[in-house]
Amino acid sequence: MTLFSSPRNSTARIPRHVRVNTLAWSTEEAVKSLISRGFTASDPFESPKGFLIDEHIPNLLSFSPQTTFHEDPFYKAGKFILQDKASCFPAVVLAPPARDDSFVIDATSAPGNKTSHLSALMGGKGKVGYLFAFERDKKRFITLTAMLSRAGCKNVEPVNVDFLTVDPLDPKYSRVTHMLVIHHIPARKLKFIGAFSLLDPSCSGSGIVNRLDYLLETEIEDDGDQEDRLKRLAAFQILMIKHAMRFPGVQKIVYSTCSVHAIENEHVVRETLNSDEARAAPFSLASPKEVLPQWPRRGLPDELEDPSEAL
Ligand SMILES: C[S@@+](CC[C@H](N)C(=O)[O-])C[C@H]1O[C@@H](n2cnc3c(N)ncnc32)[C@H](O)[C@@H]1O
Repeated sequence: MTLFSSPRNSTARIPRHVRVNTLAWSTEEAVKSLISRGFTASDPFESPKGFLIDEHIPNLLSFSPQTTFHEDPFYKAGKFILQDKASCFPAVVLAPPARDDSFVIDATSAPGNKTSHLSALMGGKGKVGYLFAFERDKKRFITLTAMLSRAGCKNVEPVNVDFLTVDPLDPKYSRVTHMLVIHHIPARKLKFIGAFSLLDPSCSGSGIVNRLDYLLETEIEDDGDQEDRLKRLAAFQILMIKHAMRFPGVQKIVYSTCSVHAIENEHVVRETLNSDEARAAPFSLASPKEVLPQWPRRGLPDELEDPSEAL
């Protein structure tokens, strides 16, 4: 029996994904508990009680789409995080080291699924790094702090601030080496010679197939012309990435979106890589060999400056 495989017909139907919060327990413990509750290690599309361990994302389980977890005791206790597979890629790609000297910025954090994922990747083995979680919206900041507390994230400092107003030369952030700039689905790693940071800014949300872990932002729900709206969002995303590139210690930036529009994805990456900020650092696009080599797709070849980057 193998637990590590994709459910059959996974392109046609989307399973319910649940990430095991390794700050609370191990995947092995979670699997044992699920089996003791009548779940079986089998294809969730064949059996409503079946579940599998995902083959690409460590500690991610897939269940039948009918399985609900909102009343589940493991979810309520923060042991399970309801998080789509697509939304798990950015933290795995950023992969900050689980060391005391690891400093990370999650530039756009609420509701905090990726923040708690990063926290688990950094601290799950008893080692801790330090993670600054920025969120500019007051209400969403409250959700973020509640979520981080339920997940037991001890190495995170949530900050209610607009990332664009944070001074890259502030000594407090001088040790940051990794950044996440988020926007969800197609996770792209930009190699910024410096620190770790995650960038997940506001996007059109056009690629969201399962709203389980996503809170829609009112700011992107306007009725304006679609093309203008996408242009505005792309301009904002470019600002965010270029700002991330100005932090002197940053070595690696992950930018991801929940959009299917090239204008918010490939075009943003292309423009930021051609910027003065990218040249000054310097930053370049990480190759598929460095980022999820087992994942076959890299963007839309026709939308890339160099179509071979898609291979
Ligand atoms: C797509 S959501 C992030 C989802 C989050 N990373 C997660 O996985 O749970 C984008 C968030 O970024 C926040 N945001 C947008 N622009 C920001 C800025 N300039 N500084 C800080 N937060 C910002 C929004 O309020 C929103 O909560």
